[in-house]
This record gives sequence, structure tokens and C-alpha cells, in this order.
Amino acid sequence: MPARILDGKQTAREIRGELAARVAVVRDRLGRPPGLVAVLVGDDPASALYVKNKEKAATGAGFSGEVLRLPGTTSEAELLGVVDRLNEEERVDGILVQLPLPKQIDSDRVIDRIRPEKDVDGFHPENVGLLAIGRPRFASCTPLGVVELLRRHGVETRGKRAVVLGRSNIVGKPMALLLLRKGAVGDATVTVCHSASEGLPEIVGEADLLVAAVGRPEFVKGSWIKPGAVVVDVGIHRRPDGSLCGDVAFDEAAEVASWISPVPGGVGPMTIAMLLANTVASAERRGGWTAEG
Ligand SMILES: Nc1nc(=O)c2c([nH]1)NC[C@@H]1CN(c3ccc(C(=O)N[C@@H](CCC(=O)O)C(=O)O)cc3)C=[N+]21
Repeated sequence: MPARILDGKQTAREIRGELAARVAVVRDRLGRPPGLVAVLVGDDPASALYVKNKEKAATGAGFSGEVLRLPGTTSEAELLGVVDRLNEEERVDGILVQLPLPKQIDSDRVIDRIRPEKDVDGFHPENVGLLAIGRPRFASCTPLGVVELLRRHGVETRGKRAVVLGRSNIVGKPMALLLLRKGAVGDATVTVCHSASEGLPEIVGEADLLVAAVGRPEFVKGSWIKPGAVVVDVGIHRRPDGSLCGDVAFDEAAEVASWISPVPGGVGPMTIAMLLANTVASAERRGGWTAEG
């Protein structure tokens, strides 16, 4: 029995549809749409494409979505100045500085400078800390998207073994924190492993839920996966022939897993949907209300 597909493209579309009502309330009460600004430094083609997709999704959902394109030679001081300005702008609810940044810029200093209340990426230390102590404000969009993808397909993790392969600040660590929370998609027994872990195939083989975020194309083999496991693939790589693949050898894995997320069409679109959701939540909070009333 081949695995069922965790359809991120369709799920992201549903989420964007649901956000429309909240966007309308923001427009009504604040007299302006939710505002998201993405800052792109340099002209890395992959980054440019992602930012363009975000802009399209944002404007399509009734946001004011803007991309600030800065030259690759921009200094750290100049970028910090841009962040300062966006921090002060009333109409801006969310600020995203696309990573990675050029070598001359220390990304930690830039992230630290974003007002935590506008940090819709959830990368600021204050937001990471709030997530870690169970008082989330903005959680990182990719792991948040993974949780939402599972929830909306009826996959639960309570009491199960979850293995997160990858330890980045952006995906692996916040993913582990989200799966440790209470809740049906949560309450997991979480293992975090990475490229230096010994016995990776055995560790992965214990997983009822595997989240692969190592950043290596087709690193996880089908033979590693426990039959019936749920496999979420966070990786995205371009093959020499131009096609995309993830961190998991999809065809092999799909023969053993019960659910699997594809690349493309899995986690990527969910990341963008969560960015929009975080931005609407930011506008609501800055306006002094929440979606719950
Ligand atoms: N500050 C910051 N925040 C980010 O969230 C961030 C970032 N920097 N830097 C780059 C990564 C990458 N990222 C993706 C988002 C959507 C897709 C996506 O929608 N992918 C489509 C395919 C797109 C294609 O065809 O290439 C899919 O998987 O179906 C991919 C990658 C966000 N990132």
C-alpha cells in the first residue's frame, strides 16, 4: 500500500482562503491591509524566486506585500538602517529578511534588530525563547507549517516517537519544540539527530513521525523508515536536470510510509501560508484584538 500524500499545496490554498475573512476585518478596523515587507539582499536566483512567491501569495490574499530589493554590496549598517525604518512604520505588521545574507552582513545582528512584534519569521531570540517556554508568539513558519499540514490531514503524534533530522535554528530546533507541546499534533517523544549522529538509520527507524531537514538531497533511504511511519520532507534541492527533490528518497519512502509529503507541493507552500497567518496575527495584535475576539 503506497503512502497517502500530505498535500501542502491544497492545504495552503485552504488556509489562505480562511485567512481572507480575517484580512477583511483588519482592513475594516485598521483602514489598511495587513502589511508584509520582505527584504532581499543580493540576487541569488533561488532566494529571488522564493521572495517572488511570497509576494504573489501575499498580494493574492489581500495583503500589502512588498519586496525591498537591495544590492548584494549593501553593508550591515545600511541593512540595519532599513530594518530600523520598517520597525517604525505603522503600516508594516511583518518584516522578513530573506536568509542567507551576503558574507559582509552578520545575520544574527540583523535578526536581533527586528522588532520582535513584527518578526513574523519567528527568528528573533525573544520569539524563540517564548516558544521554548510554551508561550509562543511567532513560531518559525516551516515547522509551524509541518504541524498544520499534519493536523489538517488528521495525523496525530500524541505519545508517538518523533525524530527530527536536522538541528537548525530555523527548522530542526523549533520543530522539536512544537512537537513537545501539549496537543494532538504534539505530546511526542522527540529525538533530534543530525549529520554527526552515529547510527542514523537506526534512530530514524524508530520514528513514527520523521521530519527530515538535513539539507542533503535524497539523504534518507526508504530502507531506514519504519513501516507505517509518517514522513515529512522539509528539504528542497534542485537536481542538475532542473527538477526538485527533498531530503528523502521519495519513491522508496512512499512504499513503506503511511503518509508522506512531496517536494514540491508539501512543506514549501505551507511555509508561505504560515507566514501570511503570522502576519495577520501580527496586524490583529497590533490593532489590539485577536482572532478569538
Ligand atoms: N527569512 C527567511 N524566511 C524564510 O521562510 C526563508 C528564507 N529566509 N530563506 C529561504 C527559505 C526557503 N523558503 C521556501 C519557501 C517556500 C518554498 C516553496 O513554496 N516551494 C515550492 C516550490 C517552489 C519552486 O518551484 O522552487 C514547493 O515546495 O512546492 C520553498 C522554500 C523560505 N525560506
